[in-house]
Amino acid sequence: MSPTSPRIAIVGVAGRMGRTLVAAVEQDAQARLAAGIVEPGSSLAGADVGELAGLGKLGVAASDSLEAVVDNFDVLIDFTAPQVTLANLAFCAEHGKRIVIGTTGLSGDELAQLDDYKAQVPMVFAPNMSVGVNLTLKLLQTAAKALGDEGYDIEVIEAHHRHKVDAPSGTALKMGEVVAESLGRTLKEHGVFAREGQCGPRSDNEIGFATVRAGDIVGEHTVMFATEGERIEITHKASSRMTFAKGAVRAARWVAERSPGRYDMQDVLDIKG
Ligand SMILES: NC(=O)C1=CN([C@@H]2O[C@H](COP(=O)(O)OP(=O)(O)OC[C@H]3O[C@@H](n4cnc5c(N)ncnc54)[C@H](OP(=O)(O)O)[C@@H]3O)[C@@H](O)[C@H]2O)C=CC1
Ligand SMILES: O=C(O)C1=N[C@H](C(=O)O)C[C@H](O)C1
Repeated sequence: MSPTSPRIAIVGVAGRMGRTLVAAVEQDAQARLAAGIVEPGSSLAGADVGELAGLGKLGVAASDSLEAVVDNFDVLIDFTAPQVTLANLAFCAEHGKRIVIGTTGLSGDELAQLDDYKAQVPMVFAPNMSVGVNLTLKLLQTAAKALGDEGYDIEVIEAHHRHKVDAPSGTALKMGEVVAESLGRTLKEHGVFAREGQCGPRSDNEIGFATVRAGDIVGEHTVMFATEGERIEITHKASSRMTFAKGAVRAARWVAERSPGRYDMQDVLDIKG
């Protein structure tokens, strides 16, 4: 590890992604694990973050206060919950820190609040940090442009573990947005998020969403383009949270060298456009 590698703090370090992020930072020769933050008042404060992650002692004690570790880190990685993330973003603005945000389930208003900080904070925000999903977004652009106005019905289907609290997933919404934008549609007007009872036949331009929550599914997304006689399905299946965590650490290294702005994973991977 180089002494110039960014010092990384992980907030929500005891969570599913937090624990995986500890392992991902440890595996990355160009990143340094500097701090782990748990909820204020958590009984896990003081525990070794390596032990929380099942890796054995790493010599970094979990803190229940971001203020207490403010001098220890350069980039914060946040996979928590919308209001927690917004508070941490304000903290980063106040203290000259950078941030990688993986939290999903932000409302339209909360998403707009991210922009309030883009002149001050270098931030990467993406509902899915895996290379595969971000490449899939490119494939969806191409598919939507070729098929969407040719009588193909578009549906987005996602499946996640039983603990997930938001629906549809941030990734499903992003996939829907990419498809809608490619076709000059909007999810506000054309998104259909529930069908029940006598709901009638589908309309031509709607983009439907369906959600599965079950067991330990890490994250699966399919966008279906279906017409008379054929169906194309573009699917991404994550089988380990490490794919998201590695992407987030890559984003942390990238954003450590950027000017203030709101970036996404396509910027990090240099596949925008
Ligand atoms: N962008 C991406 O690639 C991905 C995004 N996600 C998103 O990441 C988020 C987290 O997912 P997941 O890890 O499964 O969820 P978890 O519930 O397992 O983890 C969230 C963690 O945040 C902690 N937390 C809550 N409030 C605070 C606080 N004020 N300070 C510090 N820690 C806090 C929770 O603690 P406690 O348990 O004590 O409440 C919990 O440990 C979700 O929005 C999910 O959709 C997930 C995977 C990939
Ligand atoms: O909560 C999860 O687990 C995941 N959430 C993200 C989302 O909402 O898209 C990304 C990934 O699919 C896992």
